[in-house]
Amino acid sequence: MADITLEGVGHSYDGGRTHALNPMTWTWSDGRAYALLGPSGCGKTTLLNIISGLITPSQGRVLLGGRDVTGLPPVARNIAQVFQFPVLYEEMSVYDNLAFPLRNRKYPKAEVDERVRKVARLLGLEEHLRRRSRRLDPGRQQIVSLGRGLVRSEVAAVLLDEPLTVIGPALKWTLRSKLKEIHRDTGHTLIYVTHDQTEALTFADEVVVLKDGAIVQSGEPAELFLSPAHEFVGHFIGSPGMNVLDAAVERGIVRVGSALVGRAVGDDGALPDGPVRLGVRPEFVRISPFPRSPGLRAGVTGVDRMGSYHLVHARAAGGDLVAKTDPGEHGTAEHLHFERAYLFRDQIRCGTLAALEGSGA
Ligand SMILES: Nc1ncnc2c1ncn2[C@@H]1O[C@H](COP(=O)(O)OP(=O)(O)OP(=O)(O)O)[C@@H](O)[C@H]1O
Repeated sequence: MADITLEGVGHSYDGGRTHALNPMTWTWSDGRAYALLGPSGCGKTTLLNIISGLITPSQGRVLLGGRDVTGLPPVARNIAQVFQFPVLYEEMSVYDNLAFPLRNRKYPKAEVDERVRKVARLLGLEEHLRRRSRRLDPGRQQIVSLGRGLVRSEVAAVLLDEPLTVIGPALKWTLRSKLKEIHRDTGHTLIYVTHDQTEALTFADEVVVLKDGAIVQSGEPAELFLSPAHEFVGHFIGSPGMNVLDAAVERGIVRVGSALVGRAVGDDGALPDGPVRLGVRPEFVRISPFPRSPGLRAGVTGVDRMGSYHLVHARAAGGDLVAKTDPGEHGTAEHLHFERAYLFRDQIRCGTLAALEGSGA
């Protein structure tokens, strides 16, 4: 097992006119469980296939434990890959499908049996081991594919490309926690591609967010939620996503229209005057009967009752916002208080919003 390093790796499918993946330098640390999260077409599969060797990048080098493997085919990389749809020998039994990657690498018979049974137990396949794979439903066939990806102990990494797409929602939860269990047991580096934030946040030690062929942020799930470094991360992670208002910094004060909403605290020293975007997650908007800085005057326009929480819709001078509140919190209040808000320029976070001095907040 080893770190996987991408050195200036980029890829174009059209001879350099456009880039599916912008040149990037990035290390996947040995033994970590990563989710690679991003919308359709952002380059997730391209990146995964470059790591496994199915695609040779148009530029840059792929290193496995410091060894340059850029020109090597998948079979020489010792990386297992699980695809969106089942890839199985349909005429073989489930047992033989699971055993195949091990027998291929001349594992001793007893170890083959031990590993096949262990993976089968973890994935709930024990009672199907003798069945022909083509007799299984597509969901179960995909679980066998997953098992084939996870059965080897010595792989450098297991790459999973939206592996639970064909699986029903209830079983998805179970399988995700099984994957975590298997990860704890084997210590493999896992890279799990998904466009589903819940899947990414519940599975991974570290979530890597990809947009338009570039990594915009990576971190632990809580970090992406509490401290989005890019406007896109604010939108894409969280439900509903981050509220965004057009704002401006003037001599250290943040304005939305004519309202003074708070004080700008730059991430790297004082923020120069000019337009910014103010981002605040619904979870950090409080509805208040009186002004409280940082915050904004607003009127409640509607409430969605979601059971354990309410989504309160409010209209402020700079636009509409949503607050996620405890049931009963909204009342007829006319002010929004922002417990945690961020400032963005050119989509990159440049600061946070603090209370106005002398506001008493
Ligand atoms: N074989 C190919 N030939 C030409 N363009 C391709 C090819 N494969 C992918 N692309 C393009 O490269 C970009 C990235 O695609 P990729 O499949 O890597 O994204 P993705 O994030 O995995 O998307 P999805 O979630 O829809 O699978 C897209 O614009 C896609 O249309």
